[in-house]
Amino acid sequence: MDDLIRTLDSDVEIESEEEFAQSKGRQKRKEKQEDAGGLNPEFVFDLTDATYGQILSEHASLGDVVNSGTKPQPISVDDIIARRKVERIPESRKRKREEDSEDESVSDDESEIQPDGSSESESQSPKNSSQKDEEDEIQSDAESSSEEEEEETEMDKERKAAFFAAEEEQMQDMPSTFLTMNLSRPIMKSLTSLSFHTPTPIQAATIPVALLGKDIVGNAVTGSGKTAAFMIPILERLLYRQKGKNAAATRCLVLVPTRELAVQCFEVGTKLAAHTDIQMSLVVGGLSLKAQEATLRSKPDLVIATPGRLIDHLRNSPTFNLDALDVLVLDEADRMLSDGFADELEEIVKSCPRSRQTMLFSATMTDSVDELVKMSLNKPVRLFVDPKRATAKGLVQEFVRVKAGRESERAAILVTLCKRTFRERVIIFFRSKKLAHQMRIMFGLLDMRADELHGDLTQEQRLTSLQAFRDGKVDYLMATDLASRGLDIKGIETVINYDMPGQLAQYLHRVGRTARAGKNGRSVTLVGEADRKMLKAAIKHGSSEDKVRHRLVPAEVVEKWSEQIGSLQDEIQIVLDQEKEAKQMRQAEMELQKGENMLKYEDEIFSRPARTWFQTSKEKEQAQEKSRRQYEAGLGDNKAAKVVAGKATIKPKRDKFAGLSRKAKRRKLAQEEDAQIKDSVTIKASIREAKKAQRPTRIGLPEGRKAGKEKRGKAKAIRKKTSTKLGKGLGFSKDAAETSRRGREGARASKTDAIGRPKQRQKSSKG
Ligand SMILES: Nc1ncnc2c1ncn2[C@@H]1O[C@H](COP(=O)(O)OP(=O)(O)OP(=O)(O)O)[C@@H](O)[C@H]1O
Repeated sequence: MDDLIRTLDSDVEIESEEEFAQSKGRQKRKEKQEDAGGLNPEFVFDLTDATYGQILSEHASLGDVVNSGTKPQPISVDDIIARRKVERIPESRKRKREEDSEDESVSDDESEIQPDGSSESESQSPKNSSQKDEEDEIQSDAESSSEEEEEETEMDKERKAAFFAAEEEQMQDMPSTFLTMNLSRPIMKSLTSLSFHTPTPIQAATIPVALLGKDIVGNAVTGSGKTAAFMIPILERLLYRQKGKNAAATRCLVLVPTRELAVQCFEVGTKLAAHTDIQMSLVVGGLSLKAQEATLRSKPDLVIATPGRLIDHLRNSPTFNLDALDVLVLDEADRMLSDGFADELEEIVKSCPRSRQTMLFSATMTDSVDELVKMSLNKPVRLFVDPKRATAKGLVQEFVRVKAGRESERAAILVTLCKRTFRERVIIFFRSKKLAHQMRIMFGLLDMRADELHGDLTQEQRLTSLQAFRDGKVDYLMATDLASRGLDIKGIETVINYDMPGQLAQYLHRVGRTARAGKNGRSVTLVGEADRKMLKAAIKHGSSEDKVRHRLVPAEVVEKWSEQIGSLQDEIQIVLDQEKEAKQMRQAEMELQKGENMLKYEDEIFSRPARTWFQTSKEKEQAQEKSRRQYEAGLGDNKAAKVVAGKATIKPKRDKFAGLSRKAKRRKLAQEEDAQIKDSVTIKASIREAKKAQRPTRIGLPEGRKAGKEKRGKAKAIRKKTSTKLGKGLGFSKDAAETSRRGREGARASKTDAIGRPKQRQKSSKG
């Protein structure tokens, strides 16, 4: 722990553009030489930088895929900022800016890079006592953090032993190459074209077990290739599905918490399945319902979805169901198991057959039995790769202290960091959407190229700004925790936490946007007095190999930026006002258009069947509120969070009949019953009928036998019989027919199945 905290004496602030470029070159060369941590350092995440661009450009009109609903059309804040800069900024302010920027170059000169690697200002002026105090305090945080180990009780251990597969079944003889995993030729071909030469540890551990059809709970640090770890076995198994006219069915489902992550996952799947005939579909909110309904009608083999939209389709798309599901994957599973998604997840799990294989993954995966029972797992294999390490090997974690009473300087500290040191490929996380938006405006006014990513944007805006950041069109992405999980953007060099997140998991995911796939990266977190506990936890969870540092930011530069930011407040407000006005205008135009459409197409609109909703908007709001409280309580992953969340929602419920006379009570009750009956009899019955008619042929059942039995009108009995006889392996016809290990792929694993030991595959089954 001694040298765990290093103050950034030797960590140079970069001065001129030339030096900046030179130092970048040096850093890149150094990165290449460094150990790549088991991954290929030369690897380029080849989603050809067009992940979102493709989605956006594939459709002639964004209206095809982007469902902006009643939200106003995007307003360009950049345009407003540019206008303000050109037209409104008074000359005097412009002059002041010029003076300030001169000052800035002076202060930059002061901290020139010295041959010994330290900056001149730092070497000239010995550290003052307050700086020394700061170092001591953070050092002591690092030391004390190691003392607070959480103990697992004996009872917890016993419960885990009973719940998970036996230890000896977990992670034995992991294959060291993809070749020894006996993957099919089309998958191998895709792996080669993606430059995936060697499996990452989580892939080596997961793929053989997943191919045996076992349930899995997987954990490995951010950026360690978990997506491919579940995607490869899914695709490999799907290659052996029953094919033919009546065999089409959705057999695999991947659930993720955010739309952007779903798009990314879909892209990874598409690349890996490039040489196969596997059909995939992306089902996320914000994209066109109609287009999704159309693709779901063709019963894609694999669906990648966010929960809300999936439920919408389950309820309202008559031909879509999950009756034939064989594999269910929850990516970012700890988030999906959290309170915010609880109801939606329950509804989805209810729609899946119990005999499915279930796989859960996250970099902050819980192995708490209480959390996992919801998923009705069957003796899951626990694959926790290097559980002691919570951050990537190449990550340097830096902390900047925000002293008590100087909270107002956060923005100035951020600008100082970005103007002096972190000039490109930086993602900056904020607690709130408002703050992220205002900072984006401020950066714009300070001539720094920035964009934003949060839930207040339309889906089109979200995808476009992510793409702009990927393409390097902007240097800074102002994001909320919407972007903290899973996003894999090539070359993010720095993650800045404007504020310390409330949960350790959130912190780990945020900083995990850099230092991915064996690369190096840096996180810089502004730590206030209230964040002490979280700082300790963050330090504790970085492994000893990770470098943890304390960054000092020159007070005089912060002060200068503070003044300048203060003088920009009016400008920011004007931009916000103009934006609001423009939005209101757009909204009014849209309302008008909506009214016109209603008049014009009234008959058509009212002839459509009413959609049913899983949650009313009030229930949805409540779920979001619950989630928000849990987040803000900062204790989402422990019991205390539930207490807090629980407290917040436990209000004395007002009886809906309170204050009504008996007669009024009876009338209200009767009205409610009527409404229910109307719903269930008309809508639900027709949906049930339609779904029944479309029910997929039970996979794996020999055609002749099935036809005969169906003729005898015992379809129900057949379903029961086949599901007990062949279990989930039915989805993969060849599996059911073969007696080799290969043949058991897709079948519910038996206790005696060996894990991780690659066995020889029969030649004939290849390909
Ligand atoms: N076998 C491999 N060889 C080289 N690179 C790989 C390999 N597997 C995955 N990668 C790359 O590693 C990067 C991170 O992968 P991925 O996004 O799946 O990580 P993750 O573990 O899911 O991260 P997170 O926890 O943040 O969601 C991607 O750019 C991916 O292309």
